[in-house]
Amino acid sequence: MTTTRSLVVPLPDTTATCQARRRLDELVKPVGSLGRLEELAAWLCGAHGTVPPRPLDDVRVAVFAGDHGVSAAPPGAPGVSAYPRELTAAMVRVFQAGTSGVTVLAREVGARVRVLDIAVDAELDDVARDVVARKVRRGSGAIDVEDALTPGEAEQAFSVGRAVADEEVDAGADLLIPGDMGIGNSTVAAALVGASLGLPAHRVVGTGTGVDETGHAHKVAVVERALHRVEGRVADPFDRLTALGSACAAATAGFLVQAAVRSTPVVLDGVFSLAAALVARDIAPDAARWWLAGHRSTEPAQSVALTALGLEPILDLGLRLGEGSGAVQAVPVLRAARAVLADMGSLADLT
Ligand SMILES: O=C(O)c1ccc[n+]([C@@H]2O[C@H](COP(=O)([O-])O)[C@@H](O)[C@H]2O)c1
Ligand SMILES: Cc1cc2nc[nH]c2cc1C
Repeated sequence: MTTTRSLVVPLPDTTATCQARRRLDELVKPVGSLGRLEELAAWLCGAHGTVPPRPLDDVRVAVFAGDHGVSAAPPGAPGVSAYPRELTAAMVRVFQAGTSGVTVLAREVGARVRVLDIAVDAELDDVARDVVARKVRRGSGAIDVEDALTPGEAEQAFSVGRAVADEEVDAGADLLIPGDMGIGNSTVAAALVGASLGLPAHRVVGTGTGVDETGHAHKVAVVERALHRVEGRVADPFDRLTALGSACAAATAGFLVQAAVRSTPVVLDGVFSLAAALVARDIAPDAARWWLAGHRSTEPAQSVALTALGLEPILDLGLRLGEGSGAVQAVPVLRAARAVLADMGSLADLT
């Protein structure tokens, strides 16, 4: 496959991790008393190959925006989302204006946010050229009745995600965060997680933006039909992105893999980024060693994906916004973990 031929994922530096653990035990505190912070500090040392790790000064969020065939419900019929699909395009403008949830939260921690129209079902003539320059297509096929993408579109979107990660790393990123914006994202994410882990629809479908009981039952039926439709032909991760994903899911997977190729740590976000991460791990298994989980979302598919990836989220605040908003809130915790190793004194110096 041309898209993955150049994928060589370096491994984090385990010597630096071990050195960090030894140093943590020498610091002026009871051994292990900083709990999870110590694990995170050692993990960052492995990612940066230094003790202490580098400061996390340059944190960058890439928000992949796009629509889905499953969100195009006829008027009056139950939909998969509590909001209309037009919200995706409207939110791209909000991101651009700098007033989205993730933008405000990112500002608090000094992170940058970039939004990319990968598959929004609108011509966004009024937004900045660099926002729309990577468009792969408008929307996607409705996964309960047809494939989301053509194989070529899945590869193209994966390459776009890789290129975005390259651009952010070349611009100096110390840490990358995948963000998502797309009405219907939680349905597609549930289908990808169900197919990746062999779980039935009712185990992975949640309420997303807040559908009621009827909406939830409709979502479960959509994901059931989608999983049934593709049964036996989505073992390959690119086939899964093609059949059940979207251009944004493929772009996010490419972004996650390329961050690892470039030895750049990633903080995963909500259900869409976790679904993409499961697929990305099947494309490049070692890439998962470069990822942390920022938070636990309320979506069941995000929780089962966290478990499957062996990730313990840093925060658990009942978040369900997506956009990268949970991951950016974990950044101060990571900076605190680094500060421990960089600035604490040693037990040996006690007088
Ligand atoms: O990541 C999450 O935990 C999450 C949970 C529910 C909703 N979202 C956001 O809401 C949108 C998807 O919700 P829905 O109901 O339209 O599938 C999409 O833009 C996501 O970023 C995100
Ligand atoms: C307003 C709004 C903002 C969002 N951000 C991510 N998903 C979203 C869905 C809606 C509806």
